[in-house]
Amino acid sequence: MAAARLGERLGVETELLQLVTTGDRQTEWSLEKRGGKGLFTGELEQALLRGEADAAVHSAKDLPGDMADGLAVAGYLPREDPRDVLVLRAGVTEPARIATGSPRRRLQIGQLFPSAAFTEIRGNVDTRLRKIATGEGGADATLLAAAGLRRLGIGEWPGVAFHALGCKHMVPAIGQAAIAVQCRAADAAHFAGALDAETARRVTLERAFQTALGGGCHTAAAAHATADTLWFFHEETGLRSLPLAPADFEEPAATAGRLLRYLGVKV
Ligand SMILES: NCc1[nH]cc(CCC(=O)O)c1CC(=O)O
Repeated sequence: MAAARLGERLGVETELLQLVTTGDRQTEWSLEKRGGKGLFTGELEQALLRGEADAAVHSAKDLPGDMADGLAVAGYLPREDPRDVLVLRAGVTEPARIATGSPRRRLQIGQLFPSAAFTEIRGNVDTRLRKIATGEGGADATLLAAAGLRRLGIGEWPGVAFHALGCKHMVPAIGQAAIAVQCRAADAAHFAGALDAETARRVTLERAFQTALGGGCHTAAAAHATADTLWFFHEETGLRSLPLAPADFEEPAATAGRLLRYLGVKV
């Protein structure tokens, strides 16, 4: 997807270099316990720095806020559906056990289902859906990104029901549903013109919150920018929405600092 867009807009031939990252390989690790930070990005960054690749494609959500020296995010593909999807075993309306390793999802879904207990299942998306459908994972619900399901072409699954959750109930992770193109810093301007400016504007603002808060994608904080609204979730504030003016996107770091102070979040 990214290669097609870059190739077409820059008028170049692209060649795909497929790399398997530690995060891909260690499907049994609990991301929460091992620390998910950089697990999906490290090997790709090394390939850029060694000159073996010119561009690396990541889920923006998995991209740590602080980046290796000499690398930059050139921009993003147009963002897909940013919502999380609640996956419920068919017939279940009040899940008793919800599988998620994400504190962000756990705290927010806990507001909707206060009596639910939490567990983790890992494995690829097919495995997780199958485990929810059959109950073999010990959970009757899980949460997955709509964008991930869509990219896999999964619109339905036997034995489960999908419920996409709006921002009023579940603020998506910083960068969720955006695909980032990372490159050597000197090449960033070259690639930027081929990418989606509006997605960059919004995700750059979200990432300024990540930088200010100092957490990776496995902390409970969430920020999601639309054209005129910032959706925010943090343990200390709960779920909040704040209006955004066009000028707020021009100075992302200043905006994040000001809004966090306004919300009373300690940084
Ligand atoms: N946490 C892992 C992760 N990182 C990116 C996606 C896919 C969706 C996206 O691009 O945001 C997912 C899966 C998920 O959270 O369900």
